[in-house]
Amino acid sequence: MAAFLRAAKGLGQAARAMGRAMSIAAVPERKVAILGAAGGIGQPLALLMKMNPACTELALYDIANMPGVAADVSHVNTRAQVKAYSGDELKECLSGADVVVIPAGVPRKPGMTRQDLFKVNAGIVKSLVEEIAKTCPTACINMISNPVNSTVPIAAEILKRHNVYDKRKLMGVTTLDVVRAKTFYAERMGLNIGEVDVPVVGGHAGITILPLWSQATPSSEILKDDVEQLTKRTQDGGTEVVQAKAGKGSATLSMAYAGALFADACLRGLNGQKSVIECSYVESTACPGVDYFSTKVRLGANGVEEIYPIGDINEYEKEALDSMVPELNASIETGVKFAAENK
Ligand SMILES: NC(=O)C1=CN([C@@H]2O[C@H](COP(=O)(O)OP(=O)(O)OC[C@H]3O[C@@H](n4cnc5c(N)ncnc54)[C@H](O)[C@@H]3O)[C@@H](O)[C@H]2O)C=CC1
Ligand SMILES: O=C([O-])CC(=O)C(=O)O
Repeated sequence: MAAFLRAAKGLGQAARAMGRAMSIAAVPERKVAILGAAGGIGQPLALLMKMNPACTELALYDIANMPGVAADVSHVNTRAQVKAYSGDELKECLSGADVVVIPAGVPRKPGMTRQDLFKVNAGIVKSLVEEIAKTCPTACINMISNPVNSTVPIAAEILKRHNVYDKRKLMGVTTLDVVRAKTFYAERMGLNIGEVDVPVVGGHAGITILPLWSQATPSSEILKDDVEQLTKRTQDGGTEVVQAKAGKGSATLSMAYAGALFADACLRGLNGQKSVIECSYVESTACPGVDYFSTKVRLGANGVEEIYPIGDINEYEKEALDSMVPELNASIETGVKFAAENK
């Protein structure tokens, strides 16, 4: 992110800084589509992607308020060409997309769980992925819409039905959990936040979010109380924001940051950069008995090129892992069942 924010000061400037031999044409053309782009997440995410020099075409789709937001973002003097799409223009928006980011759908209000969003968001995700399957089946899909634990399996079932499912291209965005874990860990331990890494495994809801403090770097002695407190705060990070916003939605700015980080990682992988590693919720065998699971993955020219195992974990983490499995499986099953019953 820091790299692309710096570079976003102007591609011309960046190209000059890299020497005259390096021309803008050396950056491959990449189209990013954002579905739900006029929403709380969609707007700042659109701005961040407009600032990313790896994005050359930014296609913004929403069912409401799209022209104004797109006109606004389009005035930012960076390379990406911005186009607005609404209503029946989804196909045009998706045509030729390399990365499709989906933050379309309703957010939580206080007292709701992410699973309570299923009824509305499952149908929205289904209709959007149906069009992706027809129009840009090889694009990397970054699923943000909640409940991610179910919307990713829904998307997979729809893509399978269209015979275009490639498990390397479908990714649930769990980056915000990692962003939060890093922030809370650095704060608590007094570490330099820029140097901190904390893998977060599992899914993206409550106890299915499992930060692995035993693998955090730089390593630090964490007292038992801290482990429980930091784990709970990371698991409840979304709820903390929902309560603070008191009925006005859920995390949007930190999510846009996290979504931009993950989309940027996908673009860097597609563009051939080596060792692009992020956590993501994907079809996986990392946790036996669970079909979709988030661990660190390596992103490359074909999307998810490698899924890393959970790795060594301590007793506390093993117990937490065991206790998340039934909830994660129930959410996956709900998504698969919805797709089967809604053809
Ligand atoms: N994966 C994660 O870590 C996170 C996920 N979320 C989820 O992201 C989703 C969006 O959140 P916000 O942006 O805050 O909500 P929002 O309500 O502010 O924006 C959603 C946007 O989606 C649009 N939309 C609805 N149906 C659509 C359709 N069929 N096609 C295109 N656009 C459509 C709406 O018009 C609206 O502009 C929610 O489901 C929320 O729970 C939120 C934060 C973190
Ligand atoms: O909590 C929510 O509803 C939104 C979300 O997924 C998060 O902030 O992690």
